[in-house]
Amino acid sequence: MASLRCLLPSRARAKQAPAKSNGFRFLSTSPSLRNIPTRIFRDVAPLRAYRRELLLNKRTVGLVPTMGALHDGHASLVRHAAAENTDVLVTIYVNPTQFGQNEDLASYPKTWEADMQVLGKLDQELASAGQGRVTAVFAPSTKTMYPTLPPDSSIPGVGSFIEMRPLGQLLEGASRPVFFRGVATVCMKLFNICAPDRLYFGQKDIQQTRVIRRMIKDFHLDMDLRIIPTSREPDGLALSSRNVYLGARRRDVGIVLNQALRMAETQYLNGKRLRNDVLWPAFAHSNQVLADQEDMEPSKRAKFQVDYISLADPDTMEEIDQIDDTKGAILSGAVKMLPVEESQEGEELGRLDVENRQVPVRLIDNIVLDPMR
Ligand SMILES: Nc1ncnc2c1ncn2[C@@H]1O[C@H](COP(=O)(O)OP(=O)(O)OP(=O)(O)O)[C@@H](O)[C@H]1O
Ligand SMILES: CC(C)(CO)[C@@H](O)C(=O)[O-]
Ligand code: BAL
Repeated sequence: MASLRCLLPSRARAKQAPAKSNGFRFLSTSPSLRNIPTRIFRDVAPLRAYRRELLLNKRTVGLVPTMGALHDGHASLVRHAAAENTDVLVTIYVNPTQFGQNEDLASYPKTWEADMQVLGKLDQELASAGQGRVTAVFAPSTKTMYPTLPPDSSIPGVGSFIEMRPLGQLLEGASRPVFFRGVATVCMKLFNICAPDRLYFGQKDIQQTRVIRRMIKDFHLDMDLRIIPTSREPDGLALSSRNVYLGARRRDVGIVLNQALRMAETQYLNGKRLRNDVLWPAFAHSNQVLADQEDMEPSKRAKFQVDYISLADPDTMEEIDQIDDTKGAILSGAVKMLPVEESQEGEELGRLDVENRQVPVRLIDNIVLDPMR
């Protein structure tokens, strides 16, 4: 593990707890605000011992599972967790089994030191507010998470997996066939290891929240799920760890998905209930934006592919023909922002992959249409 000492001001460093003790380390911040260091766990046994101690002391644990590259969306989950638990446990693990073999596992952003700084600052804020604290980070190795066989991302997949069918095969699951199998499997492992009282997941990944909700019900997990609203840029773009790969040109056009969903939402708010009546402006808008881009010079445009725009049942995520006023619905979509053509000298292209190529970026978003009665 990279040393955390370099993250600390020298005064804090002097008061830093021993670098390693019983399989965990400490993330130190300003000593005046902290009396409990955030412990960084790599292994299961010390984390379990720590969890047992919390239980004996009648403390409550809010779990925030992440893949790192932390942004304000993650911070919002942590703040919600701190508002109703004494201890917030953040997990940071880029789970290989949820990435298909042709997906962006290799280029997924890994920003460990920046993440520790984000959590340190956030914890100081929580300390000042007298709320629950980020008392532990669990950042396991892949050998720890997959102790028997190496993680397998192929569709037949050897190993031990959890699956929700057909829920996990729809929408995101149709485009990323191993995605929800990987998510459900790693989450089951994390839940078993961390034994949280409450879980904090972002609405941005709405189908993931439905998969977790189903897992809690079908496997009788003793924990409550909280779904936290999507944090957005001022223009509406949902924050996402992958946004760092967009660059300026694709960033500007990438708002198309949110705009399209908002147009469909307006139809619902104006009384439309039939699928086509709700969705047509969303398709018309995305087609128009794409046509406009295609008419532009290659050196100026940013092309994209719409994967889906969906109107679905709020629990099953199955497509619906008409919205039931007592249930509402979920509007969701995904677009793939393609690498820009003829990039210009000095153009801001976003982060490139290890081979200096632009990464295609999948953007997802959704709007929950609340029941009307
Ligand atoms: N903009 C956001 N607002 C609220 N929660 C979010 C937001 N973005 C991510 N989350 C939530 O944070 C948790 C961890 O997500 P993750 O680490 O995959 O980040 P991410 O930004 O979704 O990354 P990416 O979309 O690039 O995979 C998930 O519960 C996810 O829904
Ligand atoms: C829930 C999760 C941490 C599982 O790897 C991931 O899918 C994510 O970050 O949303
Ligand atoms: N936030 C979802 C994780 C993924 O796209 O792999």
